[in-house]
Amino acid sequence: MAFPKKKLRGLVAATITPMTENGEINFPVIGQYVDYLVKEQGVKNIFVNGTTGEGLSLSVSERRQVAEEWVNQGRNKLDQVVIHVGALNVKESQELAQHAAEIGADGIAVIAPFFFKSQNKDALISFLREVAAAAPTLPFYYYHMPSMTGVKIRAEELLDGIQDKIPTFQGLKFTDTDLLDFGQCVDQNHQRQFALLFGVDEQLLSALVMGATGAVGSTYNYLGKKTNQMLEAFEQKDLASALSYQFRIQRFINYVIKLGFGVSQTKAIMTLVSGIPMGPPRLPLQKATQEFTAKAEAKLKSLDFLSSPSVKEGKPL
Ligand SMILES: CC(=O)N[C@H](C=O)[C@@H](O)[C@H](O)[C@H](O)CO
Ligand SMILES: CC(=O)C(=O)O
Repeated sequence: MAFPKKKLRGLVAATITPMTENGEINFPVIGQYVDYLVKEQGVKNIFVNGTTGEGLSLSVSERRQVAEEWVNQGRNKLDQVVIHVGALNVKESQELAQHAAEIGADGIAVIAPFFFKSQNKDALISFLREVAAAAPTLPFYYYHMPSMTGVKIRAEELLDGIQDKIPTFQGLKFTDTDLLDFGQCVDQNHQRQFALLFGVDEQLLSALVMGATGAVGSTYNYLGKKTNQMLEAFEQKDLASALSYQFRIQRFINYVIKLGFGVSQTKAIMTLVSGIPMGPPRLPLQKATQEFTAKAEAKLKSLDFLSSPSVKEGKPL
């Protein structure tokens, strides 16, 4: 297959894995979730089984089923479905990579192993290469998230010469606030068709200025439309409007971060905004409190971010 395939650009929602109150995966709502993203949020790319999707809290068998359901439900509706296949051991990761190729996903992403950690670039590249080789037809993305993995190898350094080792390498999901590192990923790879996707939603505008080609994040599940307006303003070179969108988004994220914000809270917010039940998180995470949800709802309302029909109808949450 010729690389690059169609370039991944724009917003990519890091999907939540919906669960029932008993903690099992709620497969039947995934079709509805796809429609919600496309129709209500204008988001047509997804990143499955990542941080937000609790990919590392699911069994391999569950990860396969979740990936398959998103690919099936997204067919002819979504542009690209990228599956996160990172794991602590290369064999599971390879199994998931191969499976992603078999079901017709559009790409795979891999996070750095975070128990035994690669001490240098070569060791990390070797791991990534073994996984990428299990899906030689799929674009490969490195998922850079030093805050969670503790692997501090700079992305700029990792990208240097990476296509010689991993011919399917297509880009990066960069979840870090180091704009020097991100900027240098852009600056040193102009002639390559990499997708350089930023992963800190509250700082996306700065990354756009730096040359990000897209963004992967949890908030695009429910603030996709607002963020798309920011992207549009940026494209039109209307920086004042873009900044005003970014500030509104920041006011919300800043508020929930102060309350305590993670996957459980993202699930609660998405349930509230979309009306689709996302359920509780997997252990060891705690459920979001009712107090959190009420406060987040009030904040969303005050920022005019809430127009979900399910909320208007007053459905129980
Ligand atoms: C740590 C984390 O989960 N980061 C997400 C993506 O990588 C982001 O989408 C954040 O959830 C978002 O930027 C809010 O802080
Ligand atoms: C936020 C993100 O990109 C993830 O959930 O993996």
